[in-house]
Amino acid sequence: MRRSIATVSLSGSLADKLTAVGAAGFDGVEIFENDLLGSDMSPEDVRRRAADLGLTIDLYQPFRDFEAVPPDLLAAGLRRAEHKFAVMERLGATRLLVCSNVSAAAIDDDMLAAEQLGLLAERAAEHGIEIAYEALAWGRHVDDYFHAWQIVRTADHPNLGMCLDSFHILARDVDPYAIRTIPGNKIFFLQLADAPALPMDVLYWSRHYRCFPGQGDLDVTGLVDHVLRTGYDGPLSLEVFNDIFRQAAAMRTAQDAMRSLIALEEGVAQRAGGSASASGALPPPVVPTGFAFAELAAPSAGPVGEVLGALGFVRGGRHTGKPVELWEQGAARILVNSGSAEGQDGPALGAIGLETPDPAASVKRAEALLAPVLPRLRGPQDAPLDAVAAPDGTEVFFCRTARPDHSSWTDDFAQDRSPAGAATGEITHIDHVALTQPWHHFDEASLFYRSVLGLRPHDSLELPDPYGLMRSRAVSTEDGGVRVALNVAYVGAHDGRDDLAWQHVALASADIVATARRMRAAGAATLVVPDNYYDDLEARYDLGAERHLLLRELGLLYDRDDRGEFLHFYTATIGRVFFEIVQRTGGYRGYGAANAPVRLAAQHARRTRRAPH
Ligand SMILES: O=C(O)c1ccc(O)c(O)c1
Ligand SMILES: [Mg+2]
Repeated sequence: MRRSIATVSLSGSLADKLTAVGAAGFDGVEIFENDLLGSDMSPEDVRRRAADLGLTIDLYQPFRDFEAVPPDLLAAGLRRAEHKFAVMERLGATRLLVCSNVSAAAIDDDMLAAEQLGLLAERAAEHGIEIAYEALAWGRHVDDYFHAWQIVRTADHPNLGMCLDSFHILARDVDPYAIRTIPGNKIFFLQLADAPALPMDVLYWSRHYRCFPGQGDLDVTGLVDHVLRTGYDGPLSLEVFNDIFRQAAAMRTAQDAMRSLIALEEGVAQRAGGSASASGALPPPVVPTGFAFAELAAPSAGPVGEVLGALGFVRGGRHTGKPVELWEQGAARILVNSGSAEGQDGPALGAIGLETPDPAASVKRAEALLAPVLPRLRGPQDAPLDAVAAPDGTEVFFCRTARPDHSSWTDDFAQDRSPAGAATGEITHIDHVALTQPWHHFDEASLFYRSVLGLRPHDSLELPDPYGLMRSRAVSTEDGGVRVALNVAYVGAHDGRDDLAWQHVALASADIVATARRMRAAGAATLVVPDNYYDDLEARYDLGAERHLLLRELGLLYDRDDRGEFLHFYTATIGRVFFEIVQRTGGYRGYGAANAPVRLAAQHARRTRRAPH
């Protein structure tokens, strides 16, 4: 299918937007009128620039408040239209979007609307232009697509058809199934946007919170399936009004948009019954099965090693060519890299390794979804690596650790046990990692993990922090083998607060009480949880006096869901990272979000107490 995007979806000047759309590989563009009005490019310039970039101008929009009006307004509307037709001729655009009338002057009369739209279509035909009528979800009298279709059918003019917009249809909760009854040749255009479920006024929701398909909660895939079944063969065109995308770099947003469309087409092909590979070039997702490692970049290995030692890890090896230590316990492996520039401001989580059945296939999938592929060979002696960069810059390595059928990243490490002997602790594996995302890349990141790695997004949460709000969304495999918590802080964002960029690695313990005691015995600092938390916990749950006392004494936090329980605690923060120790029982699926506000406040209090400068 042809792929298009509306200029309103991107930041910058019209010239910047066109460049970004072209660079991302789109076939066409919708010119949003405001972008043209504010541009010093003439319509002819725009036409040439688009052509040079390999783009067709698929739509000019919007033309507002035209239909179902008294005669004087009709005359003014037709006059206005003639001017727009002239601009469109200069642009080389042949399709004009007319959105349903929102003005108080509009009359609730479908026959009148049909008659006047027919008249407009007749005038448009003289210029070789087609009118695509769109029901805005907040239109004065026409606010749903089927109502708009009845008007278009009544007008019965070859130059009048429908513009369907997934947002307006899905936001109103009207049944999209009836789309199938519209003849494909009467659907002139299809606009696509997703949005997070937000109980708010629909106009405000549309103008500020739209996002690319796959980033929100609407079933855009199902809608496209309905539309394609009509025989529609025009472009799939993204039209996203979003406060953040308006500010973010256009090149990057355009690429995010393209990733969304590629993934959407795969979903539509699957919905339609074909296999994804039959439908297009996209290699199927290779779902990771677990964490191979987490890599911390640090100015020196010492402070991280101390915490890991207190948790019962042993240093199992050293990289043969770089200052990287491998710390192990059970299947939990932490690399501490003191040779990377990234860690020079204090430890930071720079990379994660994921176990996958086929690392090369994982990279192929990621590459097809526009993820930057990292060099396979880092050093002449190194085992080849399959890795890509996630949107926040985290390196994602695809691994087969110590399997006979594949080279292993562990081959680059020489055994070097310290303290001597095997790890004796209770930690079994990495439960999850929490990655703080730059605020303008949060939706991009959730789409990346969903489409590239086939992880399932969970609900978005808002967690209060003493100085703001943290938004959090987890993505995970079905069985929880890989869990990633994506966080974004809308907190004093411009105050230069360093805790906004905290990341953490959560380690699963088979006996968290023993692990907490081990930390105490080693004299390692853990996050102090206020007594008030435990008073409240006793009010919320009756866990028996003894257990409540134990939680309080060891500083353990508690949560439960309908399946099981969750116990967790936190180490002190080292640089930009800390460890969380967790124990899940009975299939608990969450991340202890109920305790996040207390954790954030405690971390903040600790930071202000400590800060000497
Ligand atoms: O918000 C609007 O006014 C608006 C304009 C044009 C569109 O295609 C649309 O979906 C919304
Ligand atoms: Mg629209």
